[in-house]
Amino acid sequence: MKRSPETRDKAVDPARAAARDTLRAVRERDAYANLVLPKMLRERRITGRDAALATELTYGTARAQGLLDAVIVAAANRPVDEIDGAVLDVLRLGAYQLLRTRIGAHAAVSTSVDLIRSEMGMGPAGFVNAVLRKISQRDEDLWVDQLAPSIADDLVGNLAFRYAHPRWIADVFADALGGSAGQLQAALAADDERPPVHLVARPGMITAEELALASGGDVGRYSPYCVYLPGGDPGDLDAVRDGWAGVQDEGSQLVGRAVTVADVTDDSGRWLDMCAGPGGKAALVAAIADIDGARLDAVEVSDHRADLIRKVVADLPVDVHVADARASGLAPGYDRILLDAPCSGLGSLRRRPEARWRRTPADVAELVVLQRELLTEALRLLRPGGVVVYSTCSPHPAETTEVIADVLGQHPEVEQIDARQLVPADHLGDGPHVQLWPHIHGTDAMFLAALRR
Ligand SMILES: C[S@@+](CC[C@H](N)C(=O)[O-])C[C@H]1O[C@@H](n2cnc3c(N)ncnc32)[C@H](O)[C@@H]1O
Repeated sequence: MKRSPETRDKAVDPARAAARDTLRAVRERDAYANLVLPKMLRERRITGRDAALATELTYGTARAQGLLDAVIVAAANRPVDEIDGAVLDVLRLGAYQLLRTRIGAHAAVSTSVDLIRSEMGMGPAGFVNAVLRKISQRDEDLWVDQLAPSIADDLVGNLAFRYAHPRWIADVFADALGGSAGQLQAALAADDERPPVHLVARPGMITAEELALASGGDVGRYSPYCVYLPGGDPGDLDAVRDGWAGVQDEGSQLVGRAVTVADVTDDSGRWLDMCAGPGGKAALVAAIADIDGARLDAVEVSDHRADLIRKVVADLPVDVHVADARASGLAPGYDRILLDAPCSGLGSLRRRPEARWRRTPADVAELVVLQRELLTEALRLLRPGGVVVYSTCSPHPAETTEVIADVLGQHPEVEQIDARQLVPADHLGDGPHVQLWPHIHGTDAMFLAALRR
């Protein structure tokens, strides 16, 4: 029997309790860990080292779920769907600590047992104790050697297991990387790590050097606006609170910048961001538009996300339109269009801990249709000589190169230009598109292609 929160043992560790409750929200109501946890930490006044521990345990457990479940199934000798959900959350949390942290086995097991005993009593606590003790008898490598497909028979399956990715996503990465096993291993390993926080210094408001000084960070490798934050809560920085800076992956910054630096003769200053919510790229593009004397139309289909854009572009030359970008009613003739298309997000899995276990190949099939329709409309809205930058935070060829090839095939008047000229980074491959990678560039796996009419 589950006890109510009021009757729970007050002695349970608050950091682990927050991690458990977040994992439960993710499992039961499809919540997003990175939205639930920060709010919970604030409400429960969990700060400092406890907050850091709760964050590490929650995101790490969510990211590694498939690997942890395979180990739990082997140790418990029963399938996951025969384990009570609340017990499973605590087993995952305990297994993560045992396999992937330096927390001692005794602490990992006893705090997990406390968590479950306070809610569900002695019986389930005994089960958790037995399973976690069994897991603690081997380290991660030994479990992987025992449970993963063999390297000789199924290299991709082995790497997918080892770096906690669903098999189909490892196949997509392998495909996008052109079949190199070394590259695949590096990509999956980088995607399995806690990602660094990147800040964007919005041009005309603060420079990257000033932001680096104010935040104790380092200026980015590629984006002239990027700062790598070494730690701490970005929301504590004055520059972020004042809207001069924001949290934004360096790859996203490079995409936003690319649309502003493409060669467009006689730019009349009509710029469009077709899928703008929540406004990260719109804020960067609009800050540059402000300097260049241009104006940005930002289209977004969701009311809530349009509100988020309005907040982040206040005081910048932007008109926000709530509309389906395939039929927005805006007049053609844009000089520059950013189409940051809705996508599977397979390129930013490291920043969305549970996402890899939720996505399915069917999501991709649906999105591809929308992406083609949006790109077709982008070309209709573009003036001759203007440039569309098409981007996704996904390296999935179906969402990237295949969308471009398909739409180009239907528009002989459109040429693909070399996007490498628009991105100040190295290791950009053969072009004409750009595919960034966490293991090569330290960015999310953003894709961009540039088309001119
Ligand atoms: C990848 S996100 C854009 C991220 C954004 N550019 C940023 O940097 O913050 C895609 C956005 O497109 C929106 N969207 C989806 N379908 C749309 C449509 N048909 N028309 C306009 N926006 C759409 C989604 O709601 C989502 O906010």
